[in-house]
Amino acid sequence: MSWRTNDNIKILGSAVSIGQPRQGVEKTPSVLQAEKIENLIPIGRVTWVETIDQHAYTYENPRAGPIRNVQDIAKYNKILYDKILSHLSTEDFLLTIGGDHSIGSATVSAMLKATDGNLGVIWIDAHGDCNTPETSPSGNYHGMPVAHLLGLLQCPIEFQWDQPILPVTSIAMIGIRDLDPEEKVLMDKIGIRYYTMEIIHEMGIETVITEALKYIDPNGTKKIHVSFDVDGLDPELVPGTGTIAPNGLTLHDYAVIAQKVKLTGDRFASMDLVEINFDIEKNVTLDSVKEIIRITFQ
Ligand SMILES: NC(=[NH2+])NCCC[C@H](N)C(=O)O
Repeated sequence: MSWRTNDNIKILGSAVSIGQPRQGVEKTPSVLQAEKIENLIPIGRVTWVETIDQHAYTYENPRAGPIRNVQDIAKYNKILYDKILSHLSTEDFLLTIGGDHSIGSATVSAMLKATDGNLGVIWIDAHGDCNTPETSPSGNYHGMPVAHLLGLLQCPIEFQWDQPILPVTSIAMIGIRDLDPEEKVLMDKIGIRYYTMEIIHEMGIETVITEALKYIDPNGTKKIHVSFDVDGLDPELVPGTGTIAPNGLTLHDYAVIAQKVKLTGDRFASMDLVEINFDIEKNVTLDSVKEIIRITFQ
């Protein structure tokens, strides 16, 4: 299916790395802008809206509180949330290029706000990102945005604005294969829908994405947001990422996912592309990222 032609695609750079320990991921928006990735999208109406920089690289080491860097992440995410709401209009498709996955709570909550809660989320990832400070061995917020979206996190007041809560039945996760033990207990307890690589091999990716879309959007009326952490793909395709987990999705798997998501037409509203770190590896990773862009928008 070809990309709908009457839309504006807005690309927002989210140059942030303080949700995790590896620097480099904050440089990705400027690298991809220099690579002119918009030329891979075969229609004219693509704009890089702006890139939002983090205040400074301030990774809190050792861990001083339940969530590392929580004050700075809270400030950053509030800015991102507000910017998304100010830039977005109904005919726009929003592509947010990270940055680490800490931005996922800001992008999804902004989209929830913009759609009055009428949003379903496909979260492609090797990880559950569903830790709370109590279950997280690392204290890194990039492992927590889903728990935050679901309302499971006790956050300081600065990290509580009027973010809408995402109902647990509005999200399905694909590619999962690296859960922390307590995180898994929590995910199973709340009944969040996740498809592990093992299940994907059993059911086939086409059945998985068809079922996932039906689950998050039973009546086919919601806007769809895809939050794509590139570590969901196999590390042979994306060696340039900070938290590697072997045996991941192929680009063909992603093509099947994208094809089904694109069948929702203009209900496919937004996407995050996160955790790309060219300081770790550039050539292979850049090729895969370009392929992700082609698959998504052609
Ligand atoms: N978005 C990511 N890459 N998340 C990785 C999370 C890794 C680990 N589960 C943690 O909480 O620290």
